[in-house]
Amino acid sequence: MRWIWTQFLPWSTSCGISSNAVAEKTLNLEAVRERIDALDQQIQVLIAERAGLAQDVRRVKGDLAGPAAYYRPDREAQVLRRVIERNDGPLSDTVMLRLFREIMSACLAQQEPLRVAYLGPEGTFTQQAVYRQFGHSVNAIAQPSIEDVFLQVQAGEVDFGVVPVENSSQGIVSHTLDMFLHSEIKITAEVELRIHQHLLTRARRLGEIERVYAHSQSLSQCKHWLAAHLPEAELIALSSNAEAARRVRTQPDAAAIAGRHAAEVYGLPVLFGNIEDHVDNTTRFLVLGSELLPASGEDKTTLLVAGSDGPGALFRLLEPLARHGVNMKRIESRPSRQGRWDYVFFIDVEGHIEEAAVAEALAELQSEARMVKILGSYPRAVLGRMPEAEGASPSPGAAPAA
Ligand SMILES: O=C(O)C(=O)C[C@]1(C(=O)O)C=C[C@@H](O)C=C1
Repeated sequence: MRWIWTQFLPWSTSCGISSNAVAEKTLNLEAVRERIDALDQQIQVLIAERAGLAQDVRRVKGDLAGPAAYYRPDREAQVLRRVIERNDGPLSDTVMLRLFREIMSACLAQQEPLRVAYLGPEGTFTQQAVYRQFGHSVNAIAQPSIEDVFLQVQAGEVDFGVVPVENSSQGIVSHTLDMFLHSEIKITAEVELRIHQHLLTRARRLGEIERVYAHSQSLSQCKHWLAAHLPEAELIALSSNAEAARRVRTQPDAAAIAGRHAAEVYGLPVLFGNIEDHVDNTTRFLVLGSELLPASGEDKTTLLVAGSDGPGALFRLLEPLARHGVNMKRIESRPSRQGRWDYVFFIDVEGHIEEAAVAEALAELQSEARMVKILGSYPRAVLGRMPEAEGASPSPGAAPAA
């Protein structure tokens, strides 16, 4: 705390603080900075040593099939969980995780830089989810649709894909679930992102805004805020928030609703921050790959199940889960597209298929069901569970943010 004084030197001098005291404060500042320099040097040496070890890992793994074989979300989840366990402040868990996330990302990139397809265009929340999961040392490639992300992964054009799967206030993204019906794609990780919507505009005050562009989901996530603050503005739905931000660059009487990342990508000021109606508005994304991965210790399994027809059919499917103490987290039914009124179920359970209880319940489920597909056994989101995952943002409806 003492060194802060030196920032007010003119004041302290005019208040009669002796020149010795001032010298001591200056000395202290220098001493602290020397200590920081010494630590920075050590940190740099340690990071370089860590990067060297990651190269050793690469040598041990040998010439595997492709870059995807070098990315291990199970191991990364373990590393990040330990970071949280060890953290005693003063930096928050979120900040600490971000730093380690980027160190691992850089270590992995020197093994093989990953190519990750995501639902674009540039500036979407999905792109933000890519960086949340992989850090910034990846090659993130925007795709025009969810289907294109699946196709790129399936064709081996990219190593992984990232698509949204559900939002806490809007429900599931059915298009993503339906894509699993006819593909061999596996889920290799999940990412949770707290969605903060911002009003981006070149206008200096609300009264100058005549139109608001956004994806229809974002318009509805901010419905009450818009009704209260921009009741006269025309609301125009576009294919994405990023497209909305792109348009607003040249329209000073218009605003876009989008994330902070879009504001940075399109160079737009944030007039109001956090304008979403629900404070815990969260979207879950899936990382798509081509393989099932080993357990990380805190995992989730997603199954695609088709049952038989008749009374008690769904009960018979779920009963083995209950009997083996496997916790079901979610069940979603979707048309099977193989007959009228025929349905399949997407089921999320806690645990990994390597765990005995899950494996036994699955074996029984397989004998009961018409079809069981294991879509993935993957680590539960680590970063997304942090409450202030987006960093310091102004509170809903607060004064202009930028
Ligand atoms: O442990 C591994 O398998 C590594 O490749 C090392 C490492 C890391 O930097 O810790 C890097 C990339 C993987 O995704 C997981 C971990």
